[in-house]
Amino acid sequence: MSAAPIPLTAEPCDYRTQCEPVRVRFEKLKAREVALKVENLGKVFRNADGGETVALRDIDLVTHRREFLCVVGPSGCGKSTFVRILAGLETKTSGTVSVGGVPVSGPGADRGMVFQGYTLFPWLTVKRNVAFGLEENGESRHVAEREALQWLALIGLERFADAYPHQLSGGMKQRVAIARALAMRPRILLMDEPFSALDAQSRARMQAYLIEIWRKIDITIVFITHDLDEAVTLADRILVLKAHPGEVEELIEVPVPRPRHPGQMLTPEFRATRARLDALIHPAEAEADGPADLGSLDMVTRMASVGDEVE
Ligand SMILES: Nc1ncnc2c1ncn2[C@@H]1O[C@H](COP(=O)(O)OP(=O)(O)OP(=O)(O)O)[C@@H](O)[C@H]1O
Repeated sequence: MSAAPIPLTAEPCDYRTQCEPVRVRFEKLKAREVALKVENLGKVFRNADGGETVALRDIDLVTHRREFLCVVGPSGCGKSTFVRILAGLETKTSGTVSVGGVPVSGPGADRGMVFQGYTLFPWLTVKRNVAFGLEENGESRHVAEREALQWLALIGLERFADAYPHQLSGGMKQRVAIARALAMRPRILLMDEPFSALDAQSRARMQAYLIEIWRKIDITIVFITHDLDEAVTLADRILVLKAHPGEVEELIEVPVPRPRHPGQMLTPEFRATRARLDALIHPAEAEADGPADLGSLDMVTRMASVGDEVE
């Protein structure tokens, strides 16, 4: 893919300024049907000492079909609790969550989940791992394996269909985990820091793979990450949470055009968005170092480690 020229400008840029193609993309995105609706969501944990932790308070959010939403925030702001409630793995204390208009009351096939840790069955081949859920859902072994092979082709791992998880790299295991989740044809893919155990190079490759997959299929993605560059690279919008209690700080529309490529990390709109995230999440550091300096330091590290195949 040919990368657009990198405008090296020192001009200040407001992260809320959108060029025409980006503005039009958001207009279309918001006109699409609602995939996920969260209203007044709250979660209070009762602690062993009798006290309470308000993990989430009054979270309101609407995401649209085929939107890529990233969720960021300081440690303890409730990111994992939020995604676990969306998955139906955690109960909520108040509010409502609905997917495609249907209230969420537990785990369901309309939501797929990919976690940070490698969750493949080690005793099953790659193909059997992907086919597993389909067979559990009543498909014959033949049909399940045929579908599994199609998903493996989508993620470029059909050659490894008969390999076992221990024969794969960390990035490949996560690609299989994504294929396994997608095989169940969810409306929403929930991803809780799926790439954080990977080295920088594998992580950049995985980001590119994920964008490629997302472009090919009709899926809404909610992606939790600690990595602010990752959020700007992937997201249409970024939900920024603040901690104690976990509340919405800001919902940012990423002004970086698509298709995305690593060269965009040097563009004013990328840097302005990154600087805004730094200011919201690490206010003390951003003030001391200056947002632009922080951004460029990170960029140099990233640009040195991404491969040619990255979008
Ligand atoms: N099972 C639990 N019992 C009591 N408190 C909990 C429980 N799970 C989470 N918490 C608390 O709820 C708050 C939010 O936790 P959560 O793990 O969702 O945050 P997070 O943003 O994902 O954190 P991190 O970025 O460190 O992974 C924290 O204060 C945490 O200590």
